[in-house]
Amino acid sequence: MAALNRIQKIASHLDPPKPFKFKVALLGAAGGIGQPLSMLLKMSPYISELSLYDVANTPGVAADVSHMSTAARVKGYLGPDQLPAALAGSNLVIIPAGVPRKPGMTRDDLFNINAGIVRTLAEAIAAHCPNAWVAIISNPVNSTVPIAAEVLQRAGVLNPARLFGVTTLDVVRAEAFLGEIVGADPRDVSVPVVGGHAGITILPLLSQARPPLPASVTAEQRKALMTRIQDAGTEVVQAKAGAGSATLSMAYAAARFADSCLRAMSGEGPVTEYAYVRSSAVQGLPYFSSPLRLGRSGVEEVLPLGPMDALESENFEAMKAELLGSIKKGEEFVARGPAK
Ligand SMILES: NC(=O)c1ccc[n+]([C@@H]2O[C@H](COP(=O)([O-])OP(=O)(O)OC[C@H]3O[C@@H](n4cnc5c(N)ncnc54)[C@H](O)[C@@H]3O)[C@@H](O)[C@H]2O)c1
Ligand SMILES: O=C(O)C[C@H](O)C(=O)O
Repeated sequence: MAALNRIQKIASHLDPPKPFKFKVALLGAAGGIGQPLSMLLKMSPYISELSLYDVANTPGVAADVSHMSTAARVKGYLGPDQLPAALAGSNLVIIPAGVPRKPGMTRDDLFNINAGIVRTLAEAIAAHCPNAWVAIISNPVNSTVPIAAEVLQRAGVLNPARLFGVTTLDVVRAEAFLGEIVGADPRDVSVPVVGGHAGITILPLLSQARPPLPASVTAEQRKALMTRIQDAGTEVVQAKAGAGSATLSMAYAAARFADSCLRAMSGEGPVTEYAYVRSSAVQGLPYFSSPLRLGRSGVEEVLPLGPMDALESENFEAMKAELLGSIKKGEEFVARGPAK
């Protein structure tokens, strides 16, 4: 332990702690994603206050995480009556609240339950932290982000530069899978993944991968890799056999996305990150996951998608109708209003 303390002291001089200045609220903090994500966020040098909210079990999670010897102050909030306090003053709100898939389900099968959850949470954000950056993990992301946008718009507080669908896990998976194929450290691999976050709406741009795929990789292998990235969520759902969907890799991806947001928020940018946002990147699609330049105020620029090869162009065209349908489903859900 003494050796570890010595290392920590040396490290702290090498990299002096950042001024702790951001409040982050995690809604769904006691869930399969929420618990490991709470732990990872507690380790962030950018967070002064970590607000853990759920409708069940948050006192225990908050007590546990608060014992980590890192700087962020942790507070647990339980149930709707405590949601305003959980949100007040938040700079970043991360939402994994909602139910996950079971085998045989699509992400869209979660809509009837999760749409209402996201709508209610978005209403609270509009009321209690309207200037916060909002990062939505809850599926179906292709629809839940438009839901949140419509709610925030109706409240007169929508800032599209600060509303994100978290698609980072698709990028993380592409890096891991390509790293396996080329025998590289995945931390040295980059693969743009754009579009949405469901099946064929997930579009890995392997032709832009770094390092490039070796020439020895056949067209069939490229197609198989693209399909594996698109279906990776289902791969985990099936492997968990009814115990849910990706949680640990999602917590890792969400913590990476949160770090990008907080670095940009603190002025350390510009930061490049991929996320599903409201944009005009693709004609006819009001939301799309693109490379983004993030700065203090949120998205400062939606960056170009870059060139696509024939396979990617074909998939790009094939995904548009499904993605637009999911977007409209979310928008119409808010327009219809709560069930009478
Ligand atoms: N965007 C992605 O890449 C990605 C990856 C994995 C999972 N997901 C999605 O994330 C969501 C959560 O997955 P999970 O595995 O953590 O599920 P989970 O069931 O383990 O946890 C969900 C948590 O949300 C809480 N919750 C439910 N209703 C709530 C409300 N009204 N307010 C606050 N909290 C509420 C539950 O109490 C629970 O703690 C699912 O919709 C899943 O599909 C998205
Ligand atoms: O696949 C799921 O249902 C969860 C998530 O969207 C994922 O990609 O792992």
